[in-house]
Amino acid sequence: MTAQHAPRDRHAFIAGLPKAELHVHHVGSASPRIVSELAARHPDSKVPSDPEALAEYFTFTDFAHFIDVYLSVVDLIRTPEDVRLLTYEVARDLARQQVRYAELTVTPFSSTRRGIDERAFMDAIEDARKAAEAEFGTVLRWCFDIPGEAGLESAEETVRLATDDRLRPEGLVSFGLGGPEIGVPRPQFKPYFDRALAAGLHSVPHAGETTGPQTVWDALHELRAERIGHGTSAAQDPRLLEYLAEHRIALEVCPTSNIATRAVRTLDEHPLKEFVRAGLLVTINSDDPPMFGTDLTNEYAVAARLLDLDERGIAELAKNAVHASFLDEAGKARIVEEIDAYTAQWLAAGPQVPGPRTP
Ligand SMILES: O=C(O)c1cccc(C(=O)CC[C@H]2O[C@@H](n3cnc4c(=O)[nH]cnc43)[C@H](O)[C@@H]2O)c1
Ligand SMILES: [Zn+2]
Repeated sequence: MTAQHAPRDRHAFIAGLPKAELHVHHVGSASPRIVSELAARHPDSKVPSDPEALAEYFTFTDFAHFIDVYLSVVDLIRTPEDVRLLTYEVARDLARQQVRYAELTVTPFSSTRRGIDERAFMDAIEDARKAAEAEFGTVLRWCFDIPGEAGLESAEETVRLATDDRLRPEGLVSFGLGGPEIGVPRPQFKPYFDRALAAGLHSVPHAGETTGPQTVWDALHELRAERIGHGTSAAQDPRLLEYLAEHRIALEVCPTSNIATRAVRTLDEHPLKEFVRAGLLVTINSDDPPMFGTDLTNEYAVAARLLDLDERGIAELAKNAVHASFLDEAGKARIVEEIDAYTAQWLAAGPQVPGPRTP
């Protein structure tokens, strides 16, 4: 598949394309405006409120540095109203990019341990989810993730919040594992994933982002992963690639994130093309977009360049995310239809139509 239009047209095509986002973090999606507002509200924080200083603050030396900075932003979210505002604004940013459906990774442990009441936390995210769906038409679902480096206490708390019928939010669909991988072996989280899966949640741990393919194998065998967050190092193991392709385990690829955290040296060295060549179900995602100076539209543009895709190829990539999502079949069919109609109209009429919906 070769690109027919100039990159600018391709960008416009992607901007208006209906999309699904499967790997994006709640706090990591806080826009510079929200971060600045919260930083100004809490001057004891080391997070700068000036946008230029903030851009500099969001330049990372390595993955550990990224997590330090990430946690300093987590520290700014102190009340249920902060949680609601953040969630609603994240949904608005997604809707502006024509994201019809997103699974947002939320780390409730980080908020409850900082003193936010658990009931109020759940109400805040659910309230924002419902408002976003009604006002923007963007459907949000939650993935609750264990911040692995915080230890088994965080795993216990996360699975409790995810499976207690009095607390578990209606929008919760999956259970994840995030944070650093080095020194945080995946198998220790098996009992917590077993409980989450028994309660009907899907398994979507991060694996192979900063460690080798064995971490991906562990996620598959011990945590019964149905999709893998990143999975970058799977490219080093041909048997693993075969397994992922055969079992249709989707990878949630986040190219710019991998460069920003220095997990991969350059975009041209990113294994995305090898994944596609190996027949994997590849999805494109933004991870922590403002922190990495990106958004989902840009991630698709990066992927289109790396894979040399035309509009039809880009639309196929967008459909991969819908197929790999935990949306019901009718919901999937609706978005796929929208993608097909948009693409057909674009190809028939050229880049001037249709106009994207902007909230
Ligand atoms: O909240 C705490 O107090 C706490 C204490 C110790 C460790 C942690 C974490 O490790 C939090 C990590 C946090 O990072 C999120 N995240 C965002 N982007 C990524 C990514 O690309 N790869 C892995 N994790 C990521 C994740 O959701 C964790 O919650 C917290
Ligand atoms: Zn992530």
